[in-house]
This record gives sequence, structure tokens and C-alpha cells, in this order.
Amino acid sequence: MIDYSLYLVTDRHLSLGRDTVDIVQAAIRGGITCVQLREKHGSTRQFIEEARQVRNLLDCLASTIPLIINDRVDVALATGADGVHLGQRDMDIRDARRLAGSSLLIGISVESVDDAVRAEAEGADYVGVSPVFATPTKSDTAPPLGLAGIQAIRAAVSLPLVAIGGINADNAAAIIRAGADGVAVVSAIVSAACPAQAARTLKEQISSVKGGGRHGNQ
Ligand SMILES: Cc1ncc(COP(=O)(O)OP(=O)(O)O)c(N)n1
Ligand SMILES: Cc1ncsc1CCOP(=O)(O)O
Ligand SMILES: [Mg+2]
Repeated sequence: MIDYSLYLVTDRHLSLGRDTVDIVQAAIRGGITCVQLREKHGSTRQFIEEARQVRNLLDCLASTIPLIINDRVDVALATGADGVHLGQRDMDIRDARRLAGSSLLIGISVESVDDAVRAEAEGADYVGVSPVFATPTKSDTAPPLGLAGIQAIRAAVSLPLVAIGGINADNAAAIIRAGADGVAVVSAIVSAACPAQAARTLKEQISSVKGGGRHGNQ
């Protein structure tokens, strides 16, 4: 069972000059339960190098937090990642399964109930409801689905459901109450003055709805 409660998605350009591996390490201290490396601009070699560094960090910490790679099945397979996240315009899940078999978790972005039903039928491991709220972090999104969109998708599929887009400590609890299993955040952690504290605060909000013991991993 994967814990999707607090899912960090990285973005080097929003990290205020700090290293992505350092941000991930701090966020782990704050209690994230899942991490996705999202590199939209660098070279493939840089992406692989960063993924290996994060893999190594997780292994050194004996952490069970899954490492998910955005967009790139090849990078996920080459670096021993646990999964890949694919959007509606990325590689089709059936092609990804041809390459990866069951060796990778596959998360699929869904922008409607129909997308979610199809993702479940095609064997996705989880869906990312995208976007829940408007966000400056990603410009090419579908219209925001809102809390009502989460409720509708929750009613239609039984897959783990991760909400993304404009999520912060003020709205995270409402998203879990609407039926999401977890929240995925970029700027709320990577652009925070203290990523560890930001993760801790988000985790407290999530746990206030889901329950759960201590916050943070240290
Ligand atoms: C958890 C999660 N959900 C949705 C997305 C968005 O994926 P996609 O639509 O392919 O957009 P890009 O992230 O590739 O720009 C995500 N990355 N993670
Ligand atoms: C990657 C992605 N997919 C849908 S919205 C989004 C960006 C979310 O960023 P933020 O958490 O800063 O709003
Ligand atoms: Mg994508």
C-alpha cells in the first residue's frame, strides 16, 4: 500500500536557487510520503543524474517513500525509480506498460471523470486530479475542477486519488474531506522559506482529517 497523503512534486526553477536534492531531503524530514521529480527543461543526462541522487538519498535513509519520475518511462527504468507519472498528452499508459510491465507504478493525470474512469480501466495505479485550483506553476492546464470535481471523481473510481494544483496549508484539509487520498504540491514546499516546516504544516492539516500519528520523519 502506497501512502499518497503528502506528495511532493519538484521544480528546480521555483526552488529559490536551492538544490532539488536538498529540498527533497528537507521535505522528507517534514513528513512527505511520496516524491515526484519533474524536470521540464534540462537535458536527459541531468534528469538521470538528479534521479540517481534522489534514489541514493532514499536508499541511504532506508526510506520507503516512492520515487516517481515525471513524463519519462525511460528515466524511471534507468534509475531504479518506483514509478512514472503520465499526463493526457504523454505516453499512453498501454505503451508505458509495454515498456515497464508491472515494474513501475503508473500515475495518470485526469482532467475529468471520463479520464479517471479510462485510467482505471487501463490499469493506472493512481490518478492525479489536475488541476483542482488555478495555479501559476503550470500554464497549460485544463480548467480547475474544484472540490466538486474531486467528489465526482471519487464517486466514479476506486483508485487512489491525488489532487494537484494551487494546494497549500489553508485548503489541504478541505481537499482530503472532499475524498482525495492525498495532496500533491509544488510551490507550497519548494518555494517555502523552510521546506521542512512547510511539509510539516501540510502534514498536520492532512492528518487532522485522515488521522495519523506523529508528524515528520525526524
Ligand atoms: C500527481 C500529479 N498529478 C498531475 C500532474 C500533471 O501531469 P501532466 O498533466 O503530464 O503535466 P506535467 O506535470 O508533465 O507538466 C503531475 N505532474 N503530478
Ligand atoms: C504539475 C501540475 N499539474 C497540474 S497543476 C500542477 C502544478 C501544481 O503546482 P502548485 O502546487 O505550485 O500549484
Ligand atoms: Mg506530463
